Amino acid sequence: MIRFQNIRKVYGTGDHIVKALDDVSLHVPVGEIFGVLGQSGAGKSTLIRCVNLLERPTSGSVIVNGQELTTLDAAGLRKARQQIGIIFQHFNLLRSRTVADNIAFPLEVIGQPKPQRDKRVKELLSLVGLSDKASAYPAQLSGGQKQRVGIARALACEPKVLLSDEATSALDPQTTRSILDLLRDLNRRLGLTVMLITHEMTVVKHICDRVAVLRDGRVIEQGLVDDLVVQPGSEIAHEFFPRIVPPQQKNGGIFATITFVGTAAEEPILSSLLRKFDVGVNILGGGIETVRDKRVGRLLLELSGPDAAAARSFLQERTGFTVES
Ligand SMILES: Nc1ncnc2c1ncn2[C@@H]1O[C@H](COP(=O)(O)OP(=O)(O)OP(=O)(O)O)[C@@H](O)[C@H]1O
Repeated sequence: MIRFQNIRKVYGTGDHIVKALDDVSLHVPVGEIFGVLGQSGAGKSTLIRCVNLLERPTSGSVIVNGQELTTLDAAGLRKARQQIGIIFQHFNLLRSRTVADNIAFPLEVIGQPKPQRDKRVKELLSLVGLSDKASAYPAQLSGGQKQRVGIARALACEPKVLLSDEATSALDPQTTRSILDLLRDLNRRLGLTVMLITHEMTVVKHICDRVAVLRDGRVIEQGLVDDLVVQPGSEIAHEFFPRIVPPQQKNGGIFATITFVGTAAEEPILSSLLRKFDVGVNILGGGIETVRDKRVGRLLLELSGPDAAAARSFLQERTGFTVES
């Protein structure tokens, strides 16, 4: 649905240039929620603004829904942008307009007649759970309600893609969760492709199917969250689970960091290990997280005794377990 090919964005000239994006290539498949995770200054805002060409890349191509955007003329780009909704960290609502009139705004811009507009606004208010707030003004709403208005407005022209520019960063954890749930719900019900930028791991953990990690304008890792979380050495896995450093002294044992996912997390794996092998198991650290609807865990074990190596091989062979030495 969205394809970035070798995108570069350079700000400034001469000695004063900043490479905000450096050879970024990524693909957001139809119907997925794709997160771009990065610290402040990594290039996230620049990247998301390149999707609808609010920011024009210095080089590279931006393809949305099969259309190369960088070669379109102004009219073509205006039309293409109707397929791309966007929501913002600070909501960007018009203070002097009611909730209903904020949502109607993009429909007015494209010249939709009032009766259709009113009907569509009603549908959108219901979609985001704000039917009782049609006549309220933004100042009378909570942050979460404001973002719901932002979402309804972004969806007014029935876009295929929704971009989210740190949409939950100004919200408390509980409201963040409800907005993320709404985005996931809209993604499923409408088949909406969502691309979001965030500096918060919780956002990735809660709703993203796929993630790209951006650092200093470069994508240093990308893939399905489910795959990355069990991949040895992955940045995402390290973000989910604090690094567990094995102690210097091995006490004659061998170390194994095991990551388990989904149903494997419910298996009583350590008791199976102790039953099957002549092995001592010392848990040196670890944690369990919920990633979307799945449980994922990571443990650093020290295995000792005559069957230590066989016990580690046993773990390695189990589906749902990844073992690092
Ligand atoms: N209009 C601009 N002119 C010059 N430099 C810019 C401009 N916009 C962004 N930059 C620079 O580009 C780099 C990436 O900025 P960008 O805002 O995309 O990062 P970010 O990851 O979104 O950061 P934040 O989370 O703090 O918004 C930074 O070094 C920034 O200073």
